[in-house]
Amino acid sequence: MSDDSHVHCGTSNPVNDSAHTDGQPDLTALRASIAQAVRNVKDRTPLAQSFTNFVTINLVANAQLAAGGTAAMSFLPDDVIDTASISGADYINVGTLLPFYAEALPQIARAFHKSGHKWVLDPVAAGIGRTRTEILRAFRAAPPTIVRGNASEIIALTNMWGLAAVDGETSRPAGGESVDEVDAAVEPAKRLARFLADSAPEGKAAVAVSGAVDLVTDGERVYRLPGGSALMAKITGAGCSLGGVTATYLAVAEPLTAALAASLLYNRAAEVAEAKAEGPGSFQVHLLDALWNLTPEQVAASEILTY
Ligand SMILES: Nc1ncnc2c1ncn2[C@@H]1O[C@H](COP(=O)(O)OP(=O)(O)O)[C@@H](O)[C@H]1O
Ligand SMILES: Cc1ncsc1CCOP(=O)(O)O
Ligand SMILES: [Mg+2]
Repeated sequence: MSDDSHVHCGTSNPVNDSAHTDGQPDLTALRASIAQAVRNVKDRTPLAQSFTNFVTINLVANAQLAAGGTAAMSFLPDDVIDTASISGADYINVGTLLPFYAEALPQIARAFHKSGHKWVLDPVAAGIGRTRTEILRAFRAAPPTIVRGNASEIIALTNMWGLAAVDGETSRPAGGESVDEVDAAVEPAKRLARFLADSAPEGKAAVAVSGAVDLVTDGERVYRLPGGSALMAKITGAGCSLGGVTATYLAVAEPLTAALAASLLYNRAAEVAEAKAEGPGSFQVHLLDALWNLTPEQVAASEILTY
């Protein structure tokens, strides 16, 4: 195990774990399920298949492998649909689109919906472009199990699916970068998660909003996950690979646990990597090493805020 002196975790969190006596929930069971998810991935090397963008496809695969999973990338609907029978969960990322995706992606989503196959959507740059909007709108009828994106993407998707509050929250990212704070996406994320859960075969879903402090919700409970590193924004694919690793955990765990485990693993790994890196290049190398070296206990002991 590498030096983890910069990892913000311990055996307990005094603010939250002892606080259930004065109104905060007891996170013991949740931490146990997070640790189990991290352990299960390391023990079982589950396959999570990806249909993802060309820019970051290599980092997505390497991050899934470093977390302990197995990767398979494809852009052929028949390939993706067939492989779903042996893939624990799938990952779809709309970062770089080609014209044929407008037919292929909704076809794949419908097949997943029909078979009850779990999948994670990263709605990269949601709100930008006619083809992307057409594809993301089509997913409403065959929704993912988890949506993972930055705040602007979550707000834009919620809007696009007609789930915004009466006044509507309108936003769209600058390219793939968020122009909104994570807190602006709390209510959209909750509404989106409830919609996903209502569509899910087992009634369970989650939304993960990334940023300086990440947010994960199942539509009822909201968890804030502090930490990580600002250097994450200086490598391409931090968010995309987080989506891929979320699918890896979804292969072995229920959606809320999977989303929490992946986001916490990323925050801890980013802290380890920042302490060792000399810049973005070595940061990415150390990030992959830390994804590999962090233990289930270290991930599960992370700070989790429930207010
Ligand atoms: N300022 C920051 N401080 C700490 N962690 C960050 C920061 N910005 C992004 N991250 C982390 O980087 C990863 C990707 O998040 P983000 O940059 O929001 O995604 P995207 O690249 O899709 O916009 C997440 O693990 C998130 O916690
Ligand atoms: C730069 C870029 N352009 C299209 S997709 C993509 C990667 C976005 O990756 P992330 O959202 O993880 O930073
Ligand atoms: Mg992104």
